[in-house]
Amino acid sequence: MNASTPMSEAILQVDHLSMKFGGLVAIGDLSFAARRGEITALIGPNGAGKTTVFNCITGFYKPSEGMITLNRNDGTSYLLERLPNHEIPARAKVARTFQNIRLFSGMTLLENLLVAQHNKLMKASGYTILGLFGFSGYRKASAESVELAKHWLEKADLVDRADDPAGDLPYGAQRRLEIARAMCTGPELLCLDEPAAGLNPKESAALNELLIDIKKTSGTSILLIEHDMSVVMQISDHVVVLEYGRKISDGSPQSVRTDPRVIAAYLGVDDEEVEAVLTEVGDEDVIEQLDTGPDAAHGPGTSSSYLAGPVTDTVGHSSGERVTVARGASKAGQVDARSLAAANKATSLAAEKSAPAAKAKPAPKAASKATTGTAAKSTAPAKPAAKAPVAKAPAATAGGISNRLAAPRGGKADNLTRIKGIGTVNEKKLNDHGIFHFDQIGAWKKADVEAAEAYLAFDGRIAREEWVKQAKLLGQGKDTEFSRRVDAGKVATSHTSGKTANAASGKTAAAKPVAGKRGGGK
Ligand SMILES: Nc1ncnc2c1ncn2[C@@H]1O[C@H](COP(=O)(O)OP(=O)(O)OP(=O)(O)O)[C@@H](O)[C@H]1O
Repeated sequence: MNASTPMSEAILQVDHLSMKFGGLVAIGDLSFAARRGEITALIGPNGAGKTTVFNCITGFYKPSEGMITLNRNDGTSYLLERLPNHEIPARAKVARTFQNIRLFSGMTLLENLLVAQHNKLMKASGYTILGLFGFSGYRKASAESVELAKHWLEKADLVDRADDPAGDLPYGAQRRLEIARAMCTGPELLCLDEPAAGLNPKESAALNELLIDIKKTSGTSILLIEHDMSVVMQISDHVVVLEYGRKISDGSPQSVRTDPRVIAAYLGVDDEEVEAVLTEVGDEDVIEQLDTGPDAAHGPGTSSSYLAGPVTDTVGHSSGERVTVARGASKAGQVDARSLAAANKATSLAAEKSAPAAKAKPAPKAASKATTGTAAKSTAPAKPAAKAPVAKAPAATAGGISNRLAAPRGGKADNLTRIKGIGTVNEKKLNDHGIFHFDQIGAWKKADVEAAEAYLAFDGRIAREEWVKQAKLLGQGKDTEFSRRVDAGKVATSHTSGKTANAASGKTAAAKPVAGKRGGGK
């Protein structure tokens, strides 16, 4: 049990949860708490394990290991992993919605909300026909159900459409109806799986309003999976971040959004996404930090994620089995590794100087302050001290790329952001080091890839994202699915975004086929 959150405060306590599918560890030793009366967001890149956590909480999956405790408002507690899944809503008072909308589209809105109260009505009927028609208890329960349905239709701003078929509603309204339906079951914990997916900004704002209203007026706590950062940042009290099924950060929205592990892992899925999200949250400091590498003061020790243990390239289980993910796949792990390298370097520099060295810090706080219990501290880094040693080191090795050019051929560089994985920041870095054309990247050998990765501080990423393969195709004048999106102006942070003309895309129609053999990409 997580000692930092007293039982009474936590409506949900997840302890050492693991879920394996064959050899795949979807969740590895995950612990976190959702506090009563709060909105807790569970975020992370695709495949991080968020929905699997929901499926364990709501009984769809029985976890391989771990404990999930639901502490009801009346003081009773349930171990959800032990309850049959149909008892979880009724006894533990947990309701959920799904990524895909699951309404009865032919039924009216009101009917959808009444169906949700079916159990209560059947109980009031005494499970007999006679009961349905004769018992005053049933009539009372039935009237109450209609009242409750109306109440939630009003809250969801849908009461005017109570008699319309649910399938006729616009998408955003259907999402709110699902939430209203879940609320009609009287949950104490409401689990929402990507409620903002596919919503336009107006619908998203209406959703935010509904969720804040639920939090303030109903006594229901909310656990939310969400990719829409504007929703997460605006309404969450607490954010838990997963990467490869491991917790990498846990704290306030503010602390999590400035945690380099999160930036690297979640926001940093692709450069273009990093920039888009950081621009969205308007944090120029963080953008700058991303360009120069992580800040040692933001290391894992200053985040409560450290409580979960470091993210490694393997996930261990009590059976002794360890499942390996691709080396360097954990971007949060890369941040840790770089922080550690920076710490070591700082330590050895300090030792070399051997002077009293008032300025040489022995090691970043990360190494010693492991259990702060809150990531909020990481929002006030000692920037100047932290940045210097961290990111600059790899830059020197960019010279190892064999086919650099002094200038783009014909004075015009290709649009390298048409390669998935290269955003404008990295395109500039590549240009700065003499890489301007697809065929240059397409001809990279293993050593070139390694040199480029060292320079860009991308451990294994170039191979994983198959830059060489993509570059070869693009160099031959062919398209990739991603380059088509760039050309259509659909990739927010490509410098062609918003333009639709191929002319703006830097396509090299006349590019010669690449002569070299396959490069370093695996
Ligand atoms: N029933 C299953 N059988 C096998 N593998 C599964 C199953 N459910 C999930 N997984 C795997 O577990 C990992 C975590 O998946 P999960 O759906 O929980 O991630 P997620 O964070 O919710 O992703 P997304 O944001 O894309 O919905 C993935 O690698 C997924 O392929």
